[in-house]
Amino acid sequence: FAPAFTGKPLSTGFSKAALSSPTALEMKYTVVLVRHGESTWNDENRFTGWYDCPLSEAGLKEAHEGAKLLKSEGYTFDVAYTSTLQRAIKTLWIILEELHLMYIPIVNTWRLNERHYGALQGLNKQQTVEKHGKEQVQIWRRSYDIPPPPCEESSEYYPGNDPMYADVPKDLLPYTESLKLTEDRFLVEWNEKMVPLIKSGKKVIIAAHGNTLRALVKHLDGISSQEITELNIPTGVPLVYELDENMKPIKQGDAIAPLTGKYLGDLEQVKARIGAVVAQTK
Ligand SMILES: O=C(O)[C@@H](CO)OP(=O)(O)O
Repeated sequence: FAPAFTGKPLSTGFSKAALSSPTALEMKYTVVLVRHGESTWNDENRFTGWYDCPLSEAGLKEAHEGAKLLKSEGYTFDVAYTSTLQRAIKTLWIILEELHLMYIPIVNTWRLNERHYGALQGLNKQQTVEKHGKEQVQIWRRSYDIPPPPCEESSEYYPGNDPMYADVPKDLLPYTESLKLTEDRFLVEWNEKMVPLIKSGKKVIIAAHGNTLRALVKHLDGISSQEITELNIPTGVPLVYELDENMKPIKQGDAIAPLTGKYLGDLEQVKARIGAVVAQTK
């Protein structure tokens, strides 16, 4: 594996003793987040959650574009993290292939899965607006701690009925999730596994989902429960965070507030993709 960290002296001319003091080094870790490209259910405008649909044709293209951006800017990784869902896994595979990194370890964990959308999974988002009203659907989609109605235990959408989750203790498997519940289960992986890995110097890429990445940036950037309701993550665009030794983000020049990480590529196109996520319910 590559050297332990990308820390560099603040300036030249430190004595050996000064260099060994923690304040003499500016530790900096790069972590890249990417939401999967458009999925077939994004395309059909259906609540997806833990449903395991593939990337759409447009989503495959987005993943390749994101991969090319990472390549052209010289990014490389030691370890990849993704969910158990093929839209995120495929996006990651496309990136790793483009970067000639198909040999690096990939960790697949349900803790990075999309937020479980409960009884809404499979429903068309716009038809749900027509039935329940825009305000109610906005609460289900973007409120911080109000989960959508739960799915039934007999439902095909209950993860306990899916062999993919046979090894996960049943009491951890959701019937529905708010963003807060998603954040809670994501942060277990982040704090216990990913942070030590990053601090050990491994360069990590995370290919995940709209709401798990909202949960992560909320945590990293200290975004309030109110402000996070307005934040949307575009599909297929790499989002680069530089973290200090305390895992606090260092604000990037091109960051779109309230994020401090920067999206790669054309910012107008990024904003258009964010707008497309918002426009799924009118
Ligand atoms: O349907 C979903 O699972 C998510 C992500 O596609 O949608 P939303 O942006 O409405 O939370």
